[in-house]
Amino acid sequence: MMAAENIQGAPVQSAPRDLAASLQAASVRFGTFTAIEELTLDIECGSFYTILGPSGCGKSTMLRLVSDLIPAASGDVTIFGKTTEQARLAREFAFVFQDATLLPWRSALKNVELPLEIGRNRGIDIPVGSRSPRELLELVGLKGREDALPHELSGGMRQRVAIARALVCQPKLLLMDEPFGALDEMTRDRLNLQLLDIWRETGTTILFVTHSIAEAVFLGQKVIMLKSHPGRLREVVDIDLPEPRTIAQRDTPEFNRYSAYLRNLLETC
Ligand SMILES: Nc1ncnc2c1ncn2[C@@H]1O[C@H](COP(=O)(O)OP(=O)(O)OP(=O)(O)O)[C@@H](O)[C@H]1O
Repeated sequence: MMAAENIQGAPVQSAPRDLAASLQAASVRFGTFTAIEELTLDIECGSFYTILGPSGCGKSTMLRLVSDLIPAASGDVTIFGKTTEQARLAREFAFVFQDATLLPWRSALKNVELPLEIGRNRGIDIPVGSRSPRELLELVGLKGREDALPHELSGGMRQRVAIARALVCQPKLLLMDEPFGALDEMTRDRLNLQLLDIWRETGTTILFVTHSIAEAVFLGQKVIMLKSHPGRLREVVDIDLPEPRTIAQRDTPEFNRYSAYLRNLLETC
């Protein structure tokens, strides 16, 4: 690749960007089965990454590895330069699952407050967020529904509560495992747009697993394509679409070119 040049024509050294996560030849094994083999990948701070790959290739396993839910059998994983355990204890990241996993007897607000309560009860020093739980509910469009119980909310609303809860400790890294997979297309579109707003506003790095090529292209600045048997990195594809993204972009030739490229890539994974 050619070095960039400044206006006088002198070469410019581009500064290495800070890393939110770094995986160096990281492998995950379940017994004798290798789910992920020697995955090497740098995640730049502040970027939105989507993760695609065939079913069973290790997308969820990769997020669980990064979030210290499972250990690496070999290799190394660091989060903001810390071990995954140190990063977990420092509340550097938060997880949003496909199922909102709210406590059914607690209101929306009380669910969002839960991580703060747990932290206080354990005597953990929680980073003070710039937004209160109430403000976070407003950020995800649920102002006025603070007292609603989970069963009184729609699936999309419950997922938004889960996102507000994930943001309450001001994580620098948000790990999202198919958070909108169970929602209808219109709700998913709306939440995609809201998530992009939140990402821009908070500057959080996001790793987002999806099965949808359209969602991966729409949300991602970069798409991580994994391949299976065993799970390995196939390619990281830069998505160079104009910002901010709009739903109308999905009908553009550029968008379709990225989708077609990823579809072909997926077929070889
Ligand atoms: N706890 C476990 N014990 C044994 N094998 C596991 C375990 N968790 C995951 N696996 C295996 O590891 C592989 C990767 O699973 P993972 O859930 O990460 O795939 P995925 O890419 O997220 O799949 P999908 O797209 O279907 O959700 C699969 O073959 C799965 O069966």
